[in-house]
Amino acid sequence: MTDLWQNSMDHAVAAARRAGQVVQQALQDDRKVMTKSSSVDLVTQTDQRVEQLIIQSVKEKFPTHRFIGEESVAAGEPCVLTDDPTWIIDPIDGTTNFVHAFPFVAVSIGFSVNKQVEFGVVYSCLEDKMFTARRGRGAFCNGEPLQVSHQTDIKQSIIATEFGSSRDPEAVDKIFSSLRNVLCIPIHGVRGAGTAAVNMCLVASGCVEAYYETGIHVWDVAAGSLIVSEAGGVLMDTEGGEVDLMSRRIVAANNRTIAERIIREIDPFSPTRDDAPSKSSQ
Ligand SMILES: O=P(O)(O)O[C@H]1[C@H](O)[C@@H](O)[C@H](O)[C@H](O)[C@@H]1O
Ligand SMILES: [Mg+2]
Ligand SMILES: [Mg+2]
Repeated sequence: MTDLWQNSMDHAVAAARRAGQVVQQALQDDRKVMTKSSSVDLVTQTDQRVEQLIIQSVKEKFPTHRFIGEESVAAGEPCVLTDDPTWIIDPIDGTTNFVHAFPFVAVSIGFSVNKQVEFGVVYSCLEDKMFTARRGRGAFCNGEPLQVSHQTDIKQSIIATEFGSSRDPEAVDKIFSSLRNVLCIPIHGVRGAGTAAVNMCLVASGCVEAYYETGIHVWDVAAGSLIVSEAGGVLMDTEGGEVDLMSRRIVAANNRTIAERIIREIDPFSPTRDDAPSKSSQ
């Protein structure tokens, strides 16, 4: 059977690697920090430059494909997922880490057709780990197959999460009450790499049993979601049921038992959807 999207995936891997080199180089220089929706929602010229590098290279090779890119959306481009082949790009996942040289920074590229993610590429560039997944064909790190943890006992688990970039006191209260509930199950520990994409790759690698967060965007999780499911994991909404990548809520776990146990402890809330018609950048 011919593999329709293999050329695109090969291009994504090469583009992510080149982008990672630019990010690594930029860490040697002064990083001018700008802000987007709030004083803690950071962006740098490297985020913008890397996104343009990826988009331009794809346009040259696949002129009919569409894009949802974090920095393009911040600049006013629409965030709409159609049935067309669409590249969903987070040029630097972990910009706050990048600004502080905290060593977990990823380039994340998801590719969707008919609103289904066909492949995902996450390049954790400071670790030089290239995570890839192709729908139905497994997940890999630097070519080695990935498998989620087999743990079914939440009390023997490590859970990853993040505080996100909202400082709205009501949202922060929900985040803390969920975290308190999860921690006091009790679980072995809570971790967070500072990037949704890397957290999801940690689930896929079997290092943590689950990752959950509210407030993420489609570009944070499109690639990672396929990497988790192809490594044998599950994706759910924070209130249970199917995940919706535009809803800004996700639970990615090694199995349903762990996912559902965490969901019982999450105090849910609903930030403005990524595809809301009149949404300004959040
Ligand atoms: O803005 P970037 O692309 O660095 O991504 C986000 C992270 O991926 C979140 O998990 C995280 O919680 C933050 O919200 C962060 O903004
Ligand atoms: Mg991100
Ligand atoms: Mg980003």
